[in-house]
Amino acid sequence: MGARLAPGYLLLTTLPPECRMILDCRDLLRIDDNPGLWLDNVVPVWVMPSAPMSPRRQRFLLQAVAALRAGLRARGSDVLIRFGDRVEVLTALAAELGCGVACARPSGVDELHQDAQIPGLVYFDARTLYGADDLPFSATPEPFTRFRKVVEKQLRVDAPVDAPARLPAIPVRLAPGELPPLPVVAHDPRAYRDYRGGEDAAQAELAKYFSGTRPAHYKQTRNAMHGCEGSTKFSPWLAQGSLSPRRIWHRVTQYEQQVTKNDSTYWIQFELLWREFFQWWLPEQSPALFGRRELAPAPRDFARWCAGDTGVPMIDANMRELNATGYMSNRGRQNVASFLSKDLGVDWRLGADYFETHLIDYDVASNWGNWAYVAGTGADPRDDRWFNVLLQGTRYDRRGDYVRHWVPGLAGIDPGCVHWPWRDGGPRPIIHPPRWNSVIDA
Ligand SMILES: Cc1cc2nc3c(=O)[nH]c(=O)nc-3n(C[C@H](O)[C@H](O)[C@H](O)COP(=O)(O)OP(=O)(O)OC[C@H]3O[C@@H](n4cnc5c(N)ncnc54)[C@H](O)[C@@H]3O)c2cc1C
Repeated sequence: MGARLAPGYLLLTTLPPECRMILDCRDLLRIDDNPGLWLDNVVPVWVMPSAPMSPRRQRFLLQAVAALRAGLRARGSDVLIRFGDRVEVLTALAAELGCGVACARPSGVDELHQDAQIPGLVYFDARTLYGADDLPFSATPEPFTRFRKVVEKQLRVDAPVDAPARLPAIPVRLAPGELPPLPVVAHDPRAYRDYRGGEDAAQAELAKYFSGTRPAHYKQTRNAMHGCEGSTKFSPWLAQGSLSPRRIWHRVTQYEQQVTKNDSTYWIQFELLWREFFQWWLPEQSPALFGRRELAPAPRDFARWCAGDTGVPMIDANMRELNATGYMSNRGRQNVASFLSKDLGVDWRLGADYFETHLIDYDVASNWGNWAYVAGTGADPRDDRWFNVLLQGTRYDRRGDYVRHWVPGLAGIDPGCVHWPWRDGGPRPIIHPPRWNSVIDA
């Protein structure tokens, strides 16, 4: 405000413009650690995505937008809800308000292409631990271990930025827009827990996790499939951007300073680095990764894999959990992905696509990067990675509690055969690789 005014006069040019920046809230549904909200006179906007998603995933997402709206309204702002083609919506709004568009840097190729069509769009980094300008390389080092060693040695994770206490009001002539009704989703009694989308739920989750002893045992428990206490279960909120990876990182460090520091607390940050790796790696690799081939029509085996009807308990239990809850453990994901691509020989992209529709923690980089990795076309230094799903069952579900929970037909099967029930009169699986025999006969 440079001009000196006589009392009672208002010089219009000294008033701030009604909007300096539109903040596109795609995949950034939070107020905490959101640098976009610190921009001058920001107008937050959320455009409903058009990608196919299960009602459960959509419900989880809409809950987060509703929570964001409540949080912004409590601070004097709002989020405009819009429908239609994202590029057209944002371009038209920017032209109407005469301002630019900012959003958190995405890691998906489609998103980057889309953004390139929005005039003047600028990025900031809020979905990753590091900022693009801080990375000490121009191409992401491969494999993951090389990446990890470089960033652990050369970079620090910035402290998260606090939530602003007040925000400027949205120009009154802009209609806020209403959210669609939440899809009704039946609660499956087998689900280990319910997930509610949004920042308030995410913060409650964070506080609960670090108030107990789970972080100190993470490394020993993280591979559990049965129950929901093994790993952090932060991924659903991380994926929708209602929880900041930098916030988690610093919460781990605080736990290390105040409670205990051990290989488990290190391993939580180690896993966040896996996420980080894929966020930077995927956009560089995508054209080659997705290939030029058209997807072949899905074979019948694929439908049985989706339904959890392969006759292999380790696969069926995990797929049924995914279908009933929108979540599956990392151990489960590795096994079902290996089984589909390596045992059934189905194009891995069909599986990745199925996950995209159903996972409530769907994240473009983590999903497509991990699928490519397990299928053997990604950033894996080994070219012979194959999961013996029977062996994995005996290792990570020794007593069969997990498979019995999701596959009721196993109740009467001899406990020694719970991972290969066909040896105890159960139906034969859709495939039987010879290498399984060494596990069954061991
Ligand atoms: C085929 C396949 C598909 C996957 N698809 C997704 C996906 O769409 N979205 C997603 O968030 N994760 C995905 N993952 C990674 C991993 O399975 C999940 O992040 C993890 O199971 C989430 O549970 P959690 O939060 O309890 O993880 P924790 O074990 O508690 O880990 C803490 C955090 O570290 C990150 N992380 C852990 N493992 C990985 C990994 N392998 N790759 C990337 N980040 C990781 C996640 O952000 C996670 O929330 C996939 C893995 C595979 C094998």
